Amino acid sequence: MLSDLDLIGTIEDDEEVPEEPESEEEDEEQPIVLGKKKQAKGKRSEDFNSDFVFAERDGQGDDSWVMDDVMKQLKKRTATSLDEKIETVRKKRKNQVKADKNNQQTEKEEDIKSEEEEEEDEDEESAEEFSSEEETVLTKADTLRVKEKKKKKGTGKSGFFEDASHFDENLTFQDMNLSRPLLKAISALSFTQPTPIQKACIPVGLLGRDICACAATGTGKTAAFMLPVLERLIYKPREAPVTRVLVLVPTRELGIQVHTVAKQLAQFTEVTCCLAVGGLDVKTQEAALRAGPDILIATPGRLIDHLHNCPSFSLNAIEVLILDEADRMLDEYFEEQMKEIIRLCSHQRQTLLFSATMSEEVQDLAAVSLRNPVRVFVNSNTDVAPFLRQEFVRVRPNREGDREAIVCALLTRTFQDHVMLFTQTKKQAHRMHIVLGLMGLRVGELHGNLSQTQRLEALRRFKDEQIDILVATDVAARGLDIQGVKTVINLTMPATMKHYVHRVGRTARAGKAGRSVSLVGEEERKLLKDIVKKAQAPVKARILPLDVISKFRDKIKNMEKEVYAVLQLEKEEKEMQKSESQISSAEKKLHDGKEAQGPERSWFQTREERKKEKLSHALQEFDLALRGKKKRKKFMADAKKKGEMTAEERSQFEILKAQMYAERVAKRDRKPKRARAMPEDDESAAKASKPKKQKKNTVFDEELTNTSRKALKKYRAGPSFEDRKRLGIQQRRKGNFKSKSRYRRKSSNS
Ligand SMILES: Nc1ncnc2c1ncn2[C@@H]1O[C@H](COP(=O)(O)OP(=O)(O)OP(=O)(O)O)[C@@H](O)[C@H]1O
Repeated sequence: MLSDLDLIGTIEDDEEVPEEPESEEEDEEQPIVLGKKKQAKGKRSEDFNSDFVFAERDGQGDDSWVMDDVMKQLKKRTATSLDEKIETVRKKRKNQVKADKNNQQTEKEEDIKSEEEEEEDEDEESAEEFSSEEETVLTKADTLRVKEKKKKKGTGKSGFFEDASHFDENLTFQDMNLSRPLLKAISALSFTQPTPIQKACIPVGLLGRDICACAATGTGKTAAFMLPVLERLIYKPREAPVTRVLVLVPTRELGIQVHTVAKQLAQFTEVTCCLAVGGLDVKTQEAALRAGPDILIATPGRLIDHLHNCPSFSLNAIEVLILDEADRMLDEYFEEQMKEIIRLCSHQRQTLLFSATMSEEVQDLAAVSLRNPVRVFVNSNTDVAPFLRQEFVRVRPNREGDREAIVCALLTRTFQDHVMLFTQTKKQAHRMHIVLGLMGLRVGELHGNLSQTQRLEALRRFKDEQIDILVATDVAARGLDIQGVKTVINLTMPATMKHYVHRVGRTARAGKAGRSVSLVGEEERKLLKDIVKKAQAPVKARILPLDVISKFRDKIKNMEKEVYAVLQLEKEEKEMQKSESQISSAEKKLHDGKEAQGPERSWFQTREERKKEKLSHALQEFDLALRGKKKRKKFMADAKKKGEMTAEERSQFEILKAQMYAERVAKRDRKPKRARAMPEDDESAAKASKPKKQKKNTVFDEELTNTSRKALKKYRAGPSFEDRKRLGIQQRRKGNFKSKSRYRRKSSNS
């Protein structure tokens, strides 16, 4: 039956569940292969040169997190942290339980146990209750059948990129003609051998060629672009204090990380680096930019802000432009900003474009913004890290509400530390932080609803092992290199394969092993099939005993009041802070007078334009998701009416969000491709010969000037059905029938 449904095979409920080994020893068991026969061990590392070894990284030590100056720029923390609030609520619960126990004990006249003992009992309760059984990693062949499609030979892309994906396997850093200070830094970082992407890219980068590169997550892309750039800066020292290299990154955290790597690699040189990302102090950054640092690492938004507000700073002298995680920057709302930046950069530049995943759009961007680029695809577009073990937990159709319980079971029983848990929404990430915190786990959260201080603080605590679990949205999925992440858990499957690759890429980095566990419901099966199809190593199915899930489900249910209490505490604190800040800003206005405040900062779009752009993106996304899908509309309306969602609705909402995004991406992919600015491209040549298109009319122009029959009819038709309903106009205008048959029906009725 499973094969008919194309599901991951799992042991049936009524079947005997095999004895469980400890999770670490699972490898000794026969692995369950999803859709593929188990491959020989040697084969899996084929595309990751089997001889390649990642060295010990003691050279990097603790100072890889060189964030002191970054943290200095941040504002003070809020009054009480979420963890303190969770602790307050937990303490209340403990006292309550203690009081209840004491009462029972006096009633039954039992011996009174010591307080210490009681506390221990309380803390260990969950462990004792749930540790007896272990979840299962399947030990029989799985039935998911993936129809093997014939691989298309030659993607066509190679037609316009010179390909340099093959590299000299024996190349060493010493063979690359790098300067002494760089070789010294490389050995200080304990990099003994270049990784495949470094072997392929560094020689090409040193030639000054444009590169479009793709390699799996955690394989050292940062050094692959940074080393040739540094070599160029050393070889050709600057004549004036100007910025010569610009690295664009999609997220603030990634910016901080790239900045750290750049500083480490440049530590024995004179090269200077500067970081300009959102959330950090603008004035400090402006001062640093005025000094003309050699390398600038920036997020698009903050960079544009500086370009418009810091008169002495420009991109005229940029010799190398690097677009890291370029596909992410084209997603979301970065597209216009990125194009603006590329336009402002000097035309005589070298451009390097890097990502672990490439989209059609990126290749289009490469075609128009890179000159005779060399294509370096060490891994295919959707390859996961070479030493990643991928696992999936099936969520049964009527058990969507169990997701939180499954995750809690996994985190309390099997994967207890160095775990990143990904959610689709910020709200869910926050909730999971509270739920897991109330269960006594050491958790932090990372998403866009937090201040920059809170985001960095969460990362720091995770890195310093002060917390075991980091709950995050996709903001943490890209590029973050957090050492020692053992497991990535997906509460729901991400929107696209690309997002999946990046999320699971937070583990199994730099040649280390890692594991991903993703919860897959009915609606997410398609993505699972794709993952299984693309997987190089066996993919496994994990099942949890049903009674364990139900125990955790009850536990969460009983905890809802406490979750609410924590949220309430937060709300109260927020309101207090709001009124306090209102008072202080009123006071400040009274003292300083309005003129004391500096002029408003300008931006390449007006505030209104930016708002409109965001809104239209959001509307498009929503529109698309709802089109022909009444079910979703109803769901959204129901969820709103009820106010608070149930566990089932919460997970449905998460999946819905992912689907909406995936549909938007799919729609964009279906759009006709842009003309490629390559000389050999016939299509673009034909287009170039066409007369230039006139400036596009605005909607306003169109409405006033369009005299076609259809348009006139449209504007004559009066209010829409929705508006009629809203305004209480029940009747359609007489004679306005959609079809003849309807007219006939109407007249025969009357
Ligand atoms: N030659 C090398 N030898 C040993 N370790 C290396 C080498 N090059 C890079 N590393 C280490 O590998 C890790 C991953 O590097 P990096 O963050 O550049 O990967 P990435 O390919 O950019 O990943 P992502 O796609 O997730 O951004 C880092 O911790 C880095 O220090």
